[in-house]
Amino acid sequence: MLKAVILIGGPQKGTRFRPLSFEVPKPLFPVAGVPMIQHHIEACAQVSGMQEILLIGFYQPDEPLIRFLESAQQEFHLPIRYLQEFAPLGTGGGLYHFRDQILAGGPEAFFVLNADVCSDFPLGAMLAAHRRQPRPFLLLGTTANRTQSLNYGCIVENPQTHEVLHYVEKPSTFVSDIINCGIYLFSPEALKPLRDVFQRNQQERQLYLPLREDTNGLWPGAGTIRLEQDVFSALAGQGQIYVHLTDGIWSQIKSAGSALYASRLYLSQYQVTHPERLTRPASGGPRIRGNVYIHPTAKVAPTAVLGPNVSIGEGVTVGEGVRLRETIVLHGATLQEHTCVLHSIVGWGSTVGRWARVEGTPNDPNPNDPRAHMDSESLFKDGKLLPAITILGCRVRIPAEVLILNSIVLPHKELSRSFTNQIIL
Ligand SMILES: Nc1nc2c(ncn2[C@@H]2O[C@H](COP(=O)(O)OP(=O)(O)O[C@H]3O[C@H](CO)[C@@H](O)[C@H](O)[C@@H]3O)[C@@H](O)[C@H]2O)c(=O)[nH]1
Repeated sequence: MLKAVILIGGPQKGTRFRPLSFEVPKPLFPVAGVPMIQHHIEACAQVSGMQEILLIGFYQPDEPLIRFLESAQQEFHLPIRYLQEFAPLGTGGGLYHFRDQILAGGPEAFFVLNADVCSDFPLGAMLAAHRRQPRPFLLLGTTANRTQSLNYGCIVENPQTHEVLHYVEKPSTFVSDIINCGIYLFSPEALKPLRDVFQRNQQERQLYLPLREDTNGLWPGAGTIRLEQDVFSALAGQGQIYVHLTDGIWSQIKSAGSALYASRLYLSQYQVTHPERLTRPASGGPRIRGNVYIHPTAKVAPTAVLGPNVSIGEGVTVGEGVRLRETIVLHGATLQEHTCVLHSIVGWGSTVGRWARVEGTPNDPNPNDPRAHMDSESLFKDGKLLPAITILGCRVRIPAEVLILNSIVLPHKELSRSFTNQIIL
């Protein structure tokens, strides 16, 4: 019997996702037409023997989360429960705090998945590797180029045995081009080292807390465990941690720009996994270029031209002659006739007036470097907004015949003219 835990974090972690995270928790943001973590749940549900999926985070269990859990349980015929941490406990603290729930029923092993990654989740292959040689910790690893590897957990392996010999979280100089994907398979013994860290933290807290600064913004001593530093770095080279390498699709989803890129990866994967989710060109329907998802309730005019990499949400209206490329349109938005929207995200219930052009600048990984990933973008450089995708927050109104370029428009704004390279507050 197997279980899976998805680490969904909490509200203050989604800052690079603003203004989109104002409306729904980041893990529920639609990527390729379905909530980000539905991709994780689908992958887990396909593993035979999967008994339960636990979401661990520090979000208040609000209505969208509850509704998502109910519909996912029905769809996947699996118990899917949300366990709320009393405070941010780090990537390992929640696993230890909820250990009884995770181990209830005696699972042979459990997957642990970061919510903010996009992947083809090779869980079956990881399980096969685990069954060949059970170990407490199996990490999924992929390659990155030297510069970008510094943004991730870096793994030095023994190439014959795949034992992790050395692990450094986000090093300041090059350590290895194998990076941690944030996708793990743990055996029940993995909780023992977590208990050791917990106990050590408690002792240290009693001794040193009055002297120590909390540098992480986490509540110190309250069971905070950083899986990466406290466990992987500490246990590397002791025969407990192994890496399973993949060359399948993988990307982090930290910002709106990376959600658009992840959407492209998942849409291309749908060719194999969910062909029914891709819109096929049909006579009398809109012109479709490449991979496009259209929610069944959306109304799309037959003269619209969509794709590649377009996802259209529930109840969206797309008028005559609209052109959409590399864009996510969220539910209830209206794109009036002849609008052109490229490299953008159009927020819930927004309206783009006739002949308006909404355009962003993509920040995709270097296509000539097979090991390149999305750069972890910062919005500003030298006090200036960097060109990036355009994001319209929810219920924004763009008038007819204007240009909105490389801009972020906060929710409920009613614009009256064109804007370029601006955050419109
Ligand atoms: N439940 C819970 N989840 C958390 C907490 N803190 C973070 N998470 C979740 O844990 C995941 C990792 O979060 P970060 O702390 O933001 O780490 P990171 O910068 O994404 O780096 C991690 O992932 C990389 C791969 O994407 C790894 O390369 C890296 O080593 C590390 O594991 C995210 O899904 C986040 O929601 C917490 O206190 N509680």
